[in-house]
Amino acid sequence: MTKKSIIVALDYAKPADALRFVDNLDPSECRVKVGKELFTAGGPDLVQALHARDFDVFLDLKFHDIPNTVAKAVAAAAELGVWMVNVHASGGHEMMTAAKEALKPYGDKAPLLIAVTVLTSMSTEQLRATGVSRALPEHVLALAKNAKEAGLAGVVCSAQEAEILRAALGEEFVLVTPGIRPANSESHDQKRVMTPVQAISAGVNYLVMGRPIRENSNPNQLLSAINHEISEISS
Ligand SMILES: O=C(O)c1cc(=O)[nH]c(=O)n1[C@@H]1O[C@H](COP(=O)(O)O)[C@@H](O)[C@H]1O
Repeated sequence: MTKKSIIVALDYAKPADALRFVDNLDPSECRVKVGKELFTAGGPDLVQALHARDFDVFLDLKFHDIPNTVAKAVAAAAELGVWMVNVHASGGHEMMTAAKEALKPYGDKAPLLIAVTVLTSMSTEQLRATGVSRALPEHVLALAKNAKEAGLAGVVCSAQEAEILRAALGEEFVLVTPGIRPANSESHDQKRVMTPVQAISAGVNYLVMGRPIRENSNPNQLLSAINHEISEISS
């Protein structure tokens, strides 16, 4: 099991609020994720401020564009020194290969490059409405196989698909799963959810958690408790 497997989603509108929140978090207990809202507001300065506080940053901008544009965007993320960056697997093989190639000059310092499969907010019915007729887990698996063939390190998926992907794609393939909810907590808009222990047991490497941590009155205590639970099952 990977150490520091919780990635806290910093879904804030204002950089100052994000920094106030992380100033109460321990960077040895978690990594952080900067998504579209916060990056649009805070840009590279905010990422640098998080690096200065010793946080590993997952830049979650889910790039999806023509190959050349995505390659340039991924290289810009590497210049920022982020730990992880993502693209949409539905952008196709050529787009993912171009992104992978763009990271070659960065060698060991390149961010982990992963691909989003099917968003955790999507249900089978919603997927079908987009024109995809195969079953949701089958579609996730096909997208994840494409990502692996393009040389990507792993995928973002729901923990509910983790066992299938782990079995099909091997031990080294990185599985990052949002839609993680501690037992008895609210699902919000997430449709395909699991608890941290269930997800790790299913073979997940990194758990993305936003609202359950941000809205908790003692985020550090909750992080320690989850890390403890996870270490118990993985030891
Ligand atoms: O790529 C992501 O991080 C992501 C993919 C996905 O399929 N589902 C998903 O919820 N996310 C992100 O994970 C975070 C989940 O936040 P909470 O639902 O508040 O725990 C949000 O920042 C989402 O943008």
